[in-house]
Amino acid sequence: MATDVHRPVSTQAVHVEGLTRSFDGRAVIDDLRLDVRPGEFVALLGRSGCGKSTLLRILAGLDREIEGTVLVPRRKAVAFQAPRLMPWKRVWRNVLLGLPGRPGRDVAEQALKEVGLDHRTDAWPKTLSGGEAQRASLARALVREPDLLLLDEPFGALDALTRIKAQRLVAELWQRRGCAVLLVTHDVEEAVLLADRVLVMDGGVIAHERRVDLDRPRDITDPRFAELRAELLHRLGVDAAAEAA
Ligand SMILES: Nc1ncnc2c1ncn2[C@@H]1O[C@H](COP(=O)(O)OP(=O)(O)OP(=O)(O)O)[C@@H](O)[C@H]1O
Repeated sequence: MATDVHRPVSTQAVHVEGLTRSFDGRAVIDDLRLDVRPGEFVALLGRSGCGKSTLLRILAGLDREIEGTVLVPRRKAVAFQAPRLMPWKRVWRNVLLGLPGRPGRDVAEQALKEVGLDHRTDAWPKTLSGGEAQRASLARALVREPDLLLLDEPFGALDALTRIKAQRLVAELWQRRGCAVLLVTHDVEEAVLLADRVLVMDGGVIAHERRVDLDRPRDITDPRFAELRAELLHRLGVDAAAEAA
């Protein structure tokens, strides 16, 4: 059934064509097409249950029960809403988990430094705050030196202030690393704040896409920011005026 192809591509960071994924005979993803350029930051919005996480898992190579073509770089990494740290391993060992070869502690330390968590290198996961655990999870993604970073609601469980800091961190990391990012989020503002391009998934396909041509760092008080936000909310079937009330 599957014509799953995971191999490096030079022209696109992601190339997906004719992708279909069904559960119990129901196509959640239905002949979907998607391209992401190398170094591009793409945000993926869509109603709950529309298939965003399913698509991300397929791109991560975690779900191969598919039809269609999926081309992604070999070097890819994924971070989920739950940081998924092993409680019996110290932070730095969690960062190196599953890495090929025998990378040393210094490799983990370098990544932890990049996310501002090197002071917790030897900590146990249960002693980390939610924001710290999420940064450890990001460090674990970064040590893989990904050409494609897949983020599934990574800030969803954070309080508002920690979330803003985490968003800034991801923007910084993306600019420094130059990797392509695909961010699944429920937050329209977050999408407009971070992405070069925002996609709206509906009916098993990318139903709408919008380029965000605003200078960085983005100013949420810019009227064009509000316009884009309203347009995307409308696409999601939410009335912006009612939502703001
Ligand atoms: N392993 C599975 N078995 C059966 N159905 C599944 C499985 N995984 C996902 N689904 C179904 O596929 C649909 C899409 O799920 P998915 O998690 O991709 O949605 P989502 O857009 O990420 O939702 P949310 O925004 O709520 O996280 C849902 O109806 C879900 O119940």
